[in-house]
Amino acid sequence: MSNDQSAMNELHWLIDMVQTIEVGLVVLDANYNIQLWNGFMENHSGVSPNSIKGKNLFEQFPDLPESWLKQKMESVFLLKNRTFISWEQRPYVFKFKNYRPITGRADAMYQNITLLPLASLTGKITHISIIVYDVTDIAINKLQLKTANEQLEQLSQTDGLTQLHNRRHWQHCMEREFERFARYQDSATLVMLDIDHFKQVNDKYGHPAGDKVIQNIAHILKQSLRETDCAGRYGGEEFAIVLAKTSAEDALNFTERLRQKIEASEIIHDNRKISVTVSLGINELNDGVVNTSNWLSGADKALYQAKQGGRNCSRIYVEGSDE
Ligand SMILES: Nc1nc2c(ncn2[C@@H]2O[C@H](COP(=O)(O)OP(=O)(O)OP(=O)(O)O)[C@@H](O)[C@H]2O)c(=O)[nH]1
Repeated sequence: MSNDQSAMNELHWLIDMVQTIEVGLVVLDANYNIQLWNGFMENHSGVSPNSIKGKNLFEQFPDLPESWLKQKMESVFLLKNRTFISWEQRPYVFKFKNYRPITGRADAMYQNITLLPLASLTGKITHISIIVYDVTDIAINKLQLKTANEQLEQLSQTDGLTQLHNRRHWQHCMEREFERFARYQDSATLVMLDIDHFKQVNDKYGHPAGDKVIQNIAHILKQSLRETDCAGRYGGEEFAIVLAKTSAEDALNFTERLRQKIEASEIIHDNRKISVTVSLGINELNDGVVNTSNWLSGADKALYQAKQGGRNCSRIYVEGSDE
């Protein structure tokens, strides 16, 4: 076989491969007119190479992000460097349907795109190649993993019975609020809430009834909070709340409204009505509060005073009052 024949063979094979490869290949001239459109592009767009050759890419595909894509291509021409567009940056450039059976949940094919400068024989960049990779499987796996991780993170921060923050995550919120106070002197108040004589509820109506009471209080609490407040289940029948940008007096208004709402509510268990009351301790951050345990213990002491004061009431912690 002569050298010419061998070269012709190679070229023929290459053209065959370009047509059948599972990657989209497009060549454009400097005016964005299509010079090459391979089998992958034909299969996914439904447009044949013969019918599209010489036509302007953006006229043929008006849905393309024209100005954004042109900007990318112009910099490829100018800098003579390839550019990569990831599906994470833009899920797709060509809106092709996703036909993959495993990843049937995605409507459109996710794509990674490479824009490649093509030089003529004189070395001048006259054309650009768009290489389209179908990365739907990878993208869907990654997105599913991300969703699963987010759900796991949410679960790890949530109390199962009440769907409030669990103690660990609530403490994290409290620490963040404490740091905000240390840095910006943003006021914040901590509230501890404890159900009164809860042991008697369990003893009289049973543990499942006690659980319902806890859930009912969590429900009322959630409805009473502002976006910036953070409530958690601190222990069995104890709840803790950080009220952001709130003074002790404003917190007292909040706890009294909450207390009255809880007192007025009732749950039905085994055809029996159950209602409970709660006691609340309040402690506002001030310069005398040196750390979060200090902050917490002040609220705990106020809660103890509320219990001592006859329960079903709120008390504000006053420094020195426990000495
Ligand atoms: N049903 C139910 N009970 C719980 C849960 N966690 C803790 N408890 C119960 O809550 C009760 C708390 O009782 P105590 O700490 O003695 O206090 P109390 O009866 O609420 O009385 P005061 O706080 O003094 O008003 C105990 O009987 C615990 O078993 C829970 O998740 N579900």
